[in-house]
Amino acid sequence: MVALHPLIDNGLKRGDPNFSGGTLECHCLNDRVAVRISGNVAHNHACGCSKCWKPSGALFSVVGVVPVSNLTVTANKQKLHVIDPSAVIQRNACKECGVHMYGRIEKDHPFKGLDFVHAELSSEEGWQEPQFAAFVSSIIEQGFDANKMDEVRSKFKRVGLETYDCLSPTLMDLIASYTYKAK
Ligand SMILES: N[C@@H](CCC(=O)N[C@@H](CSCO)C(=O)NCC(=O)O)C(=O)O
Ligand SMILES: [Zn+2]
Ligand SMILES: [Zn+2]
Repeated sequence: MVALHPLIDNGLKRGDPNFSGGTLECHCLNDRVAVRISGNVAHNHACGCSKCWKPSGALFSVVGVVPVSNLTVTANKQKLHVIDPSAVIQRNACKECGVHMYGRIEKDHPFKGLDFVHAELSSEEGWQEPQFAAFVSSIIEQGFDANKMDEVRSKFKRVGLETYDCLSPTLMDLIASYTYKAK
């Protein structure tokens, strides 16, 4: 049985529409980086791409977005560094434990103004549950056996998540509209 992600493998736990936010913490034993988020995440999704942080043993990351203005680093900011300055999403990770605390878009982009975060780094409950699975085929690029993709996609379907090899139609339409307007 494939392990997709701990928040998905045993079925989804619905989030709380009135959830007011929480604090993300890195995995260091001491001096953890802390990031306060006010409000919930949106467009929360499983992501199979090679760039998003995944908990150990998971094939997928779970990542959502929050407005930049809803995010504040509240402890040990000095431990953060941008892991790949050439990427669209500037992932700020803890230098010690490697956990990605937030990914910010600095260049012109349809998602500029939003930060990518992993709500599972917080102990509070009520975060929006994953809405879809994105970049599913990308796990093959990381060594996953292409012959087992039916198992992966049907496991997502069983918990009620649609699978895509890019982002969801809503997000892809936003990107395409931005591209058209920019011409
Ligand atoms: N096959 C590639 C895909 C990487 C990719 O394009 N990832 C998406 C989704 S990340 C969260 O949804 C993306 O937008 N990346 C921009 C960035 O990471 O800067 C792979 O697996 O690497
Ligand atoms: Zn850390
Ligand atoms: Zn990703």
